Amino acid sequence: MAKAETDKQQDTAASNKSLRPLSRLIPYLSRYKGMVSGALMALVSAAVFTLVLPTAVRQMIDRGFGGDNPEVINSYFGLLLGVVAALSLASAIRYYLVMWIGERVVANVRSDVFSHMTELSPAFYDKSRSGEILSRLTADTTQIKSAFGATASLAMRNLVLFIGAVIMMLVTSPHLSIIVLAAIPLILLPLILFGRNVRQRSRTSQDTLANAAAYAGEMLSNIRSLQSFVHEREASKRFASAAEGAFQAARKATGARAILTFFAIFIIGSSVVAVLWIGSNNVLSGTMTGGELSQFLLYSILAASSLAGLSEVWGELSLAAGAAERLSELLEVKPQIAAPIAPMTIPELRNVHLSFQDTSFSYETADDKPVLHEISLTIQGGETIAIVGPSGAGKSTLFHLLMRFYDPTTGRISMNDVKLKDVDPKDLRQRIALVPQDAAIFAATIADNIAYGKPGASAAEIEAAARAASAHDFITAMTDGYQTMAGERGVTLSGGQKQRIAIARAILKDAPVLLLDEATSALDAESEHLVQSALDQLMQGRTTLVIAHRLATVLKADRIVVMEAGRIVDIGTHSELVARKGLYAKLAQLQFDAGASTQRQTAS
Ligand SMILES: Nc1ncnc2c1ncn2[C@@H]1O[C@H](COP(=O)(O)OP(=O)(O)OP(=O)(O)O)[C@@H](O)[C@H]1O
Repeated sequence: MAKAETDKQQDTAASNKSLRPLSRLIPYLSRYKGMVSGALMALVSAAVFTLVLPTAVRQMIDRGFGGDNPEVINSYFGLLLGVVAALSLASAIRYYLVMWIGERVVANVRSDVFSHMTELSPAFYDKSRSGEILSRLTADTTQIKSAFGATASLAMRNLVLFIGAVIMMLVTSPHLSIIVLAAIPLILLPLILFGRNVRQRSRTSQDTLANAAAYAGEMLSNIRSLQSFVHEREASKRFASAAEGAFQAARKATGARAILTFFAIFIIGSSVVAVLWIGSNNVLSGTMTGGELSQFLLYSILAASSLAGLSEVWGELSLAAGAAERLSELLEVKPQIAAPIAPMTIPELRNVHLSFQDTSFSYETADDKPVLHEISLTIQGGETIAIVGPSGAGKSTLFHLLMRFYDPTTGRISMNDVKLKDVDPKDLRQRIALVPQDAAIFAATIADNIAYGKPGASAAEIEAAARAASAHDFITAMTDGYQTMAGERGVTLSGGQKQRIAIARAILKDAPVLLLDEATSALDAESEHLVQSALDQLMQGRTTLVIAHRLATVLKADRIVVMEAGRIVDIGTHSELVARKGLYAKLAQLQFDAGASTQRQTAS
């Protein structure tokens, strides 16, 4: 399925030929029919008023300058002023409505793309760079905004003006019109050829930019590692070369547009010169009045400038089509883990039992190398299972499969005898509380960080959870207590404090299954004790799987599962496993020695 996703993305990228990707945005426009028709009306009225002006000029020259009546000139100027006022009003309304639509559409596109991104499975993020996705969310949507705002309105205005001006030219002087109209294919040809070229180049430029943004994001979020290895200069150099790449790509796109502009203006200008030339001869020979020639000339200038405007706008729209295409690619990626059409519900039991049956799994990114081999394990309701094993044995992967971040390649996993594949992943995840090794702390107040476990939790519930997680004291010791800002631009929490916040979150979530990834980092004795008592509290009455690093946890577990290289190599209690003198005995000796001696000291 994932492969199909990738192929689809490549196909879309290859069909780099038209403005078609912009049609993806039509549903967004159709939500605002009133505004769109208002904008169209303003647009057409402005064009009509513009087209009236040359007729007024003709009348003024032929009648007013004919000298019969100065009153006529006055009334024409009055009329002209009225037309100008109406034109200005229609243009202002058009500007407001069109910009409103642009901003509105982009705000909706942004929210939709973001909410789609939150639904995609971790497998997608294993293969993507978050910086690149962020760039799509910001740079590409901005591109679309300018297309839908100013550019689309210009395009429509120019189109309506062009058609109107051509009709009026034909009415004014059919034979002069033919000269001008003959030039149109000459203008359109380079327009179409270069438009395509500009579009491809602009896509390259945006891609390069997204790469540079991804690199910058990665470096800045790891600023401590970067500085500790004194990599500032290398990082700057690499970013500069990425930025240079983006500049070069943009330069090429701009170059193609500049050539396009040259051709458009040159051909249009030449045909205007030809019209002037032939028209002057016609006036001299008396087949045309001066007013008619002026009127025709104004129309042909209008037609020409709107066509030139169209060519510019075409370039802009091509840029936006590139952006829309990249966003559609993102929107077309289907979450690999989705709810089945008719999801089953897991029986609402406090006592949840879990089972793995012949479960094998491999990550897509790791050359399909199996990470778990035929795991079979049944966990009783309320049981505490400690999972131990060397690094890379597949312990965290077991958690990933239980949370259904990934589906097993073969075999099955079930909760209360319902296969995980048959339930809505959101429903499943509601039944599980995960306390990760390195809990995420968000840029929000401590209270909000805890309430992440149960959105809308009351202050009393938050405090009760914090107390149970032995976090209340350190929180109240902070200047603003529960209202202290944490995360970016806030206080930095220690490893032990973060863990207790994560435990408080899990307590609030109050899920029947608990997945606990114990921190390896040595906590000082006091916070270790606090974290441990918080965990004891949390584990009560829940089905618990702990990736165990502490002897205390292992000793408390009902059973210990020993994993090595993706397989379960042994299951038993501490004393059974030590007596078997297998991998566990070795691990216990190496890993828990320090802990064990502390325990012995405490005991004696
Ligand atoms: N997202 C991923 N994409 C590809 N391979 C992965 C991914 N996550 C883990 N792996 C690989 O899967 C194997 C098992 O990893 P896992 O994290 O489950 O091990 P672990 O027993 O939890 O290790 P540790 O104790 O070091 O956390 C490793 O070889 C690892 O490189």
